[in-house]
Amino acid sequence: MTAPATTRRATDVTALAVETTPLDDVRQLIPFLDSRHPLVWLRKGEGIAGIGEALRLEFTGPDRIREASRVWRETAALATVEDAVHTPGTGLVAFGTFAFADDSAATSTLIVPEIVLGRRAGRSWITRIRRIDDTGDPTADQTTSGAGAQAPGSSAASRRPTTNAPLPQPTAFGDEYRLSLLPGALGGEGYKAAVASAVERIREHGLSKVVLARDLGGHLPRESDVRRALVELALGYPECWTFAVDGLIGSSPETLVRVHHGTVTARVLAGTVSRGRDAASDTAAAASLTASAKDQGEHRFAVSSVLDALGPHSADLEADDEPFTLKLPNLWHLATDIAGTLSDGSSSLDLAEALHPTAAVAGTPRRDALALIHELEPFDRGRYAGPVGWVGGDGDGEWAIALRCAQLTDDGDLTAYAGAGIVADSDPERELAETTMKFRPVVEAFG
Ligand SMILES: C=C(O[C@@H]1C=C(C(=O)O)C=C[C@H]1O)C(=O)O
Repeated sequence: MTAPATTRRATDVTALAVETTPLDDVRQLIPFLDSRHPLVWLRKGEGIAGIGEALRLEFTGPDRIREASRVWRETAALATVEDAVHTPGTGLVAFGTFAFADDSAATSTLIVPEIVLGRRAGRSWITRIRRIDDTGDPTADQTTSGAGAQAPGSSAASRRPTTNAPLPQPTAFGDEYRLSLLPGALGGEGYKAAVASAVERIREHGLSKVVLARDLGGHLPRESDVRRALVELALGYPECWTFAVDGLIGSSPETLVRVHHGTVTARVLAGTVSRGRDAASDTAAAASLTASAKDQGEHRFAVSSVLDALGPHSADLEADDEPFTLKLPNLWHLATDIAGTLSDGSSSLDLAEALHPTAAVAGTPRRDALALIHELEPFDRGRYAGPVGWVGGDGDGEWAIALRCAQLTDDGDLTAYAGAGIVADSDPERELAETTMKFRPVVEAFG
């Protein structure tokens, strides 16, 4: 595949009118979502839910994140925002998902919903967002998506959205369903062979680490309510970022980057072991992970790649010397939290661009690892392992690495991906078992 050279985007910037007002406590966001095209970002019961589409921007190619950042800055500069709540996720926001590879056939997209419902630190809110036409009138009945051209320059006074519109209502879930996910383009045996080839390549050619993934596929009947899977993910993995953006659905434990009021944070994961069957074997599993030179090595590559990428944007970046063990329902991970102050006014999208792809999902050195992924994985990763999250009008935002996820198409085809970091002493059978455990959230949510 050759990389598409250009990025598709709106030719003109769309003017948006945005208004956030407080709401009585909205305890459950998922029931408000579209059953087939949900837009959501949640952790520990807090987050944002999107309804409708006021604006969709699409990008492809090597500059997809950079272009998204640029167009988003222009869009935000032109928007008229009234925000009575002022907390992360209020005012203008776009949900986003980006393809992993420069030459992916998958589009990367920023979606501004018509309505955002949010909940954070005991406060709830609603944001209404409308496109403004070139006469300056908020187009109250305009619900179209697509990056259509809108002329800038309308007057701020005439851009006010309508505040007394009815509140969105939750809807009952559709029937329960069970979906089997079966091996896709790279089955278990194929995966082990790919891991063995990677190990050989690492030993012979000085490559340090490569992350290899495999895929599972299934079909979700048209009437299936995707919100059921989201509830399973959100309840089963409350410490993870549960997301649904443009059909990409999952629960990721890995924060690529968060920007909030001039601070930048990230959580690096690499190095994994399954949870034990009982308390004693579980404690032993965590201890073996901490003691594993292989996992610690893998982890160091991932931490260095994040420090190197964020270093130019933060003078006081700090990471703990030793990783801690992060407990998930299915796995233990080695984890390192990184924090610093932003020194150059970068947006969360700028930092996602600087970071992607980290060594946690590509490898080290990056270029060689990406070439080997291209050679050994017989599929396009799509948005798996790319940035997924949201960006606000001020550039702040939260982005996870899209892991433990599946992509749902409009036809109902569902493809899930999971990978593992391969180093010189990786064992194919164990890496296969690790990917099976990483599929668990998605397999159980849909199964
Ligand atoms: C690649 C995945 O996970 C990544 C790889 C890990 C590892 O190799 O130990 C751990 C967490 C993630 O950074 C995945 O879940 O698909």
